[in-house]
Amino acid sequence: MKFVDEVEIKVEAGDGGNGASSFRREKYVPKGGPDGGDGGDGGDVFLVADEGLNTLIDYRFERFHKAQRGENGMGRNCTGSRGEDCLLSVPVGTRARDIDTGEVIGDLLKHGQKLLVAKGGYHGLGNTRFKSSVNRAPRQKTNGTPGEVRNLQLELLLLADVGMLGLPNAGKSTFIRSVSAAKPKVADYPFTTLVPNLGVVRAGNSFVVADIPGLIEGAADGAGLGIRFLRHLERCRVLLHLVDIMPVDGSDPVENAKVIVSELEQYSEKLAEKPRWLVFNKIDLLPEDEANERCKEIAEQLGWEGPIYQISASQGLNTKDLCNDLSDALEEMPREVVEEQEEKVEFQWDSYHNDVIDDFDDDDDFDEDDYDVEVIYKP
Ligand SMILES: Nc1nc2c(ncn2[C@@H]2O[C@H](COP(=O)(O)OP(=O)(O)OP(=O)(O)O)[C@@H](O)[C@H]2O)c(=O)[nH]1
Ligand SMILES: [Mg+2]
Repeated sequence: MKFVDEVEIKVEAGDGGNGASSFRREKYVPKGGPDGGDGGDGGDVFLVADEGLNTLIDYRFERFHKAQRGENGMGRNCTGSRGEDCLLSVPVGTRARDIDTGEVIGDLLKHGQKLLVAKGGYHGLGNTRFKSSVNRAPRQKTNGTPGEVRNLQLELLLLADVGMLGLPNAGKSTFIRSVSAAKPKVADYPFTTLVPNLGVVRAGNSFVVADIPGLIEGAADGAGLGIRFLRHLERCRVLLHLVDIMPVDGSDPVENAKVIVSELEQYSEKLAEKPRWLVFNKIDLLPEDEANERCKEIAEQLGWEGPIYQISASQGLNTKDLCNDLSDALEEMPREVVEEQEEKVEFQWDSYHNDVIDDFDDDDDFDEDDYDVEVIYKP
């Protein structure tokens, strides 16, 4: 199973500038010769890999990109200047394909790598070039050639930047619904989410959030849906630990939070040491002062010293601020570069996919419509 971000864009390189047809006009020089300069070449369109980018979402909003045209040549043998190139930043890992021919133009695998996707037109020649012993006053010149136009498909294998952690019903899916176009199912019973969902969040620098099924006490030993979903969070750079401040079952949020941390630690030390932010959810259920007080108390009892957020996922309270802070924080956090792990992660999605199919073969909940419209789900 692969989660792929796909966009289609149109790129247009600049046309070449035309050559000029012109003659020297000077006092006392009755028949000045030709002096029309050449045009400039059109600008090229390049894709440039940028490790600071996580998704292709911005290209959904701007689909047409054009490089500058070359300037026309001018009299006095002045050559037109070259058109400026158009540089399109894309995340590392992006693959570019020509939609019309199906050809893969290339993969951008390293930060700073540049890939030419549309070549600018060539410059036209000025009439100076056509001067010969036979024709001393040529009028002909040529026009620049058109820049290349291409319809491109950009494709990126999405890796989650932010992972959601929490008990069932904490509001993880509600959160991802409210901050992205992903539409996982939300319901007031545990284990609503059976398969991980990814959502692309557009806040500052866009990023990817993974919503996974809830964990319960004993998950490490197989209780509930187990902890195998945690493997999807291994490449995340931040974990959001969502804590319901008013659980309907009357359970204690402090104990609930401890359960998650303990399951996390049992799964892997590495995951437990990742930056984790404590996010109190459902603050809309209490008057503001009481909600503040309650969150403070829970954090104190947990001895929590890391970042704290108080949100209402369903009402969209403070979720924007949280996303902006995540976007800023991610910019400062380098992605783990473990090249040979690429394969392994793909395999992990695959193996999970098989597990899910085995487990929930005839399950109505397994609905394609539950997937994010933006994230294309490919077998
Ligand atoms: N009042 C209130 N209810 C919320 C809020 N966020 C989620 N809920 C409700 O809590 C219930 C569970 O929400 P989900 O988003 O399905 O929870 P989940 O963490 O994804 O649960 P699982 O998929 O079962 O692990 C639903 O009835 C939501 O409507 C909130 O901010 N305020
Ligand atoms: Mg859910």
